[in-house]
Amino acid sequence: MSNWNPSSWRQHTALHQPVYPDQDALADVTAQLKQSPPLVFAEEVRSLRDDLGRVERGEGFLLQGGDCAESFAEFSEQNLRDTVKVILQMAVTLTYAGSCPVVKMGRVAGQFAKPRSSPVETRDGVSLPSYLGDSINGIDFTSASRTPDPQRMLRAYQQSVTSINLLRAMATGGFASLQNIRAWNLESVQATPLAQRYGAMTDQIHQALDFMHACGVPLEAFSSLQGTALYISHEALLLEFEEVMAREVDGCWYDLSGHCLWVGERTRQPGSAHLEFIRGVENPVGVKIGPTASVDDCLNLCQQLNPDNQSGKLLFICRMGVEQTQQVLPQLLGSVKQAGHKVVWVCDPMHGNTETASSGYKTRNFDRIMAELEAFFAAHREAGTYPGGLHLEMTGRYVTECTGGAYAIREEDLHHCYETQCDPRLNAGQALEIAYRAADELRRFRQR
Ligand SMILES: O=C[C@H](O)[C@H](O)COP(=O)(O)O
Ligand SMILES: C=C(OP(=O)(O)O)C(=O)O
Ligand SMILES: [Mn+2]
Repeated sequence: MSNWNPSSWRQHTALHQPVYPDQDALADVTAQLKQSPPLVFAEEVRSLRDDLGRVERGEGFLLQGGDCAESFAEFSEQNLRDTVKVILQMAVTLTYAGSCPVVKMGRVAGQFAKPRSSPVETRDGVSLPSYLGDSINGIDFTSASRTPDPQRMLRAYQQSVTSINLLRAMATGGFASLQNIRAWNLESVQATPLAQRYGAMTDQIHQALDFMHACGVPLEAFSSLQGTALYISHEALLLEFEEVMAREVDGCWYDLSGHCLWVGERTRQPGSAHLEFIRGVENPVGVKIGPTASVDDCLNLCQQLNPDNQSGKLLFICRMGVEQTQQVLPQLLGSVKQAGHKVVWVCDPMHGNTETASSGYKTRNFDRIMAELEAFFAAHREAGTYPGGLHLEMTGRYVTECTGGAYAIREEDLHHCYETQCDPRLNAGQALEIAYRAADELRRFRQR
């Protein structure tokens, strides 16, 4: 990679970076992190590249989901387990209906830094720096809490280590075995019509497994039935952190803070420090594609981030809102296809559909989310390209942050359990419902 090194981003404009008042403390923390083991391994990153290559060729589907912002306060085994359960349920639903393998990826074990619309927050006439994510400052509205503190990077790193330990155990230690499918049920979804539909599907899968077993097929010999890969990803926003997690393996650089990193809508401008950083790593990398993205933007990103046009290397995560997805996306898809660039196209139907409820809560409506997802599939039908995946802000718990869905959450219900640190997440029931609808779309698409 020409003229690149882990700190070459420093020659470019880096937006949305904290200003640390104590530079010595920052240097001390980054030196400690540089000595610390990586969170993931280069071999795993290469496996993900292969898996995403299959997705790019239309032989699989990506499911990427988790919190908008992970937090120190919400960290618990139960929360992590519930998130994994709902991801497994969603993935098996998509696999079953779409008859294709699903690559599972959490927005987890590193999703701690947030770009904000405004650098300051004002309450009752008092203005303080905005909350920028738990790896940077605290959410409490005090001057001390809102001051960027580099020690938080160490805590985020430690929490990520603990998280990935549990995720690996759940993915490969028996829990994710297909024969265990009923154990993935979540209490919070039991009371919805979805539970019946999920129950019927799990019965059919069990029958199929029993039948194969009776025929003498040694199910325990198939590792893909006994466990799964569960990859981790986050927005590569806090470049001080990402730089020290970049490691050289066999002559190539990897950002080993996660398997996959993406650059957000607010930091993908041409020549940005964030694009400079991720262009040099071997990981699969994503870029958010918002409503103002042009054909030239997309073509330039392909050239810069995937100059060798490798399969499974570059993800475009589209988050345009319903109307722009209908009006603009087909042209982007067609132009990238015509130029011959290999891209995994992913739909993030959350970020283009954020609105403020009359009560002041930031929310998203289930029907709008679904409409963007449908428009995404329609755009690919029109352009003759492949809808490769789904990117969701979601949790395994019953929260009331997005309106609509199976529980018909109304604006006046939002206050019951509104716990997000940043953007509104789908709760487990809403996430599963989206998976069912996406599975229907995927099946229709793949049966054409
Ligand atoms: O997650 C995405 C952004 O960080 C988030 O939507 C910004 O939220 P804000 O508009 O409240 O700053
Ligand atoms: C910051 C995010 O999104 P975007 O860059 O698309 O606004 C996010 O994924 O939380
Ligand atoms: Mn978000």
